[in-house]
Amino acid sequence: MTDAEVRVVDADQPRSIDRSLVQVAVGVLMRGDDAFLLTSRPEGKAYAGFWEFPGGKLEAGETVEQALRRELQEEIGITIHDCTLWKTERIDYPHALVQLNFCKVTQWSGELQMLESQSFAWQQLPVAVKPVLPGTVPVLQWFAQERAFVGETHSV
Ligand SMILES: Nc1nc2c([nH]c(=O)n2[C@H]2C[C@H](O)[C@@H](COP(=O)(O)OP(=O)(O)OP(=O)(O)O)O2)c(=O)[nH]1
Repeated sequence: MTDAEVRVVDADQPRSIDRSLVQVAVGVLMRGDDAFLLTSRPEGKAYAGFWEFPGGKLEAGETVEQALRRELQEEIGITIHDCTLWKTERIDYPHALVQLNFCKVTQWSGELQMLESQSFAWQQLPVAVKPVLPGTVPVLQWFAQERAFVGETHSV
C-alpha cells in the first residue's frame, strides 16, 4: 500500500462527520533483544482495550518527533532520545481518518509508568496479546518481513 491509499476499517459502521486527516505519532520502542512494546487503549477511547503502540495525535505546530516525545512522557513516563520515521499508513476508522506515522525508538530514559491505567507487554512475533488495533496489525507484518529478510542475508 502506498501513502496515498487509505484502508477502510469497519466499513459497515457509521462515520463521524469530520473526515479531515488527523496526524498521529506512534512509537515503536525496540529493546536490544528485538522485543517491542505494546500498550492497551484506555477506557473511554475508541477501540478501548485494543493493543497498539504508544503515541497520539499531533497538536498544532508539532512535528511527529515532538508529538511523540510529549505523548510518551504523558502516557508512559519516558523521554525518548531517538525517533526514526519508519512507515506511514492512512486508516479510515468510523471515528476518524488518521495518518499513522510509525517511528522506531531505540533509546529512552526513565522507567515505564502506565500513567493512563493502560496495560503494557513487551512482545516478540507472534504476539501473545489480543485484540490488536486494526491500524496496528500491519506493523506486525512489516516486522515479520524485515526479520525474514535479515534471516536470509545472514544465512547467505
Ligand atoms: N497510538 C496509536 N494510535 C493508533 C495505532 N494504530 C492506530 O490505528 N491508531 C489510531 C487510533 C486513533 O484513531 C489514533 C490515535 O489517537 P488517540 O485518540 O489514541 O490519541 P490521543 O492520545 O492523542 O487521544 P486524545 O485522548 O488526546 O483524544 O490513531 C497505534 O499503534 N498507536
